[in-house]
Amino acid sequence: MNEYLWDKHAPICRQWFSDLHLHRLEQGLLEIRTGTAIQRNYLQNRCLEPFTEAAQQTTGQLIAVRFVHGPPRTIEPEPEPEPTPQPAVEPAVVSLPLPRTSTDDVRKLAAERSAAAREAEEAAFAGGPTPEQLGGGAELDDGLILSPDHTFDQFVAGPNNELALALCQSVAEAPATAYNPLFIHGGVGLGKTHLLQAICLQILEARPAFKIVFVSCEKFTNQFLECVRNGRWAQFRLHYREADMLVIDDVHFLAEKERSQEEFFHTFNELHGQKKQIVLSSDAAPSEIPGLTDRLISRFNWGVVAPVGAPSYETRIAILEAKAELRGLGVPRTVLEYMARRIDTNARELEGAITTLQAHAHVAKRPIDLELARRAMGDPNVVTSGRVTLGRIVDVVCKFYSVKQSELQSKRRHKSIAEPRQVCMFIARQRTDLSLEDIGGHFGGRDHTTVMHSVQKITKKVAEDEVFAAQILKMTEDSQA
Ligand SMILES: Nc1ncnc2c1ncn2[C@@H]1O[C@H](COP(=O)(O)OP(=O)(O)OP(=O)(O)O)[C@@H](O)[C@H]1O
Repeated sequence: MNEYLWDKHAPICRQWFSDLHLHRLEQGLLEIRTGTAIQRNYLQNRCLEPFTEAAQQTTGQLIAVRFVHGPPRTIEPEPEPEPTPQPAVEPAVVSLPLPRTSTDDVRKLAAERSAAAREAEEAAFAGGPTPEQLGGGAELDDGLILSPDHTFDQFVAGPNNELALALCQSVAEAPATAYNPLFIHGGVGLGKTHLLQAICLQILEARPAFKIVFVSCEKFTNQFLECVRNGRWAQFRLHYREADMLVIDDVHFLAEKERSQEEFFHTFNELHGQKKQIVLSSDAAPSEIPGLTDRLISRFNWGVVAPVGAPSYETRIAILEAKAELRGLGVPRTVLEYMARRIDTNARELEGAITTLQAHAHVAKRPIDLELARRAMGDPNVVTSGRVTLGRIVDVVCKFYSVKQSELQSKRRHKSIAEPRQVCMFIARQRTDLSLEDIGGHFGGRDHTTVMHSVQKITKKVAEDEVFAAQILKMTEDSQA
């Protein structure tokens, strides 16, 4: 099955997949045992589809897959207890690093977002939007999803993040002693979520029963509004205030949301008063988050505030090397240097580039060298087989998503239309010389900030979803055929 996965889903294979064991196949259910409970949660939530597909292809049967962790369970005879069974972790809240806008450029959108945020909050208090409008179900879910890749070991240290890394390690070693709250801030893709997850992974390794509530601020806000509408205040409060550690990602999402800030303020005070650890991340320092109340700013500054900045050239090479190694990919030093020179923004883009490179090598069935890397990165010096035009990109993308060009140029914002439109903008930005305004103009007169936002959104998805990355690669290649 591993071979099947590698062949069909090469980019999603991680080295730690080799820790997995086929536990049993009974009555159409294939159980796969994971090394840790964290892996179980991650695989069950993020990788079920390719595994199910692989199981069905390999066996030729309609099989369901489930990931399990803990001592083997059998009916007869009674199982021998394992020497040192690892208790299964059942923490409380799902952690989904949700897409968002957050670079300096995108801050231009802040004013629009602020108004929208206030409107959404007001509407919710007035009994307005549905859970879908609030960004999806606001259930208080109970599965902590941490990526097993996001450990301290996998985090590359550099002058840009040394302080933040050291503080996170201190918190992981002894929560709620020295740095409380810990506030990490910096631009997109610089490793804030990675650091937050690394804290959780280290604590859970030593103390599996430690109750961590880790949630994106968007989710906190949506859950809060949903609970307000449904009169489930008590459940909401209990859920957050019973945590041993509260980790909130992207806390700048509180900007301009008065009532969510008020609720967060009380949650903060309650937990801090009980000497529970609080860890926060944001795209800006507390005093730079627009519309944040003074009392929250002062609470956030109470412990320690640490920035993460853009990686230096040497750090970029080290990040590329680490990401390649994680995928079991041998990348020559000259290629790493070339890529580190081409990409000077953030680690997410570096990771996305490694994914793209891997997909190119897989499709071309050849080893990675400078020539392949140049192609993968759309180097203008590489002669491609045809000129890329916006019209050609739109044709290819419309065909892939089965949508019409007129729909992409319409005002429709439904995901089925918005995503292909964003993909067109992403490919156009990468493979043509058109300006942001030119590209936006083609899609119903959208402005340059919309194009920038689209490019960032697709960049983020490419880095996080390798199957999607391979699809983008295919569409990009088809656009220049
Ligand atoms: N120093 C680093 N070493 C290794 N990987 C890194 C580093 N910094 C970031 N990454 C990787 O880059 C990707 C993006 O990082 P992460 O999601 O933590 O960024 P972020 O700062 O939270 O971004 P955003 O603000 O957009 O949510 C992740 O896969 C992460 O593992």
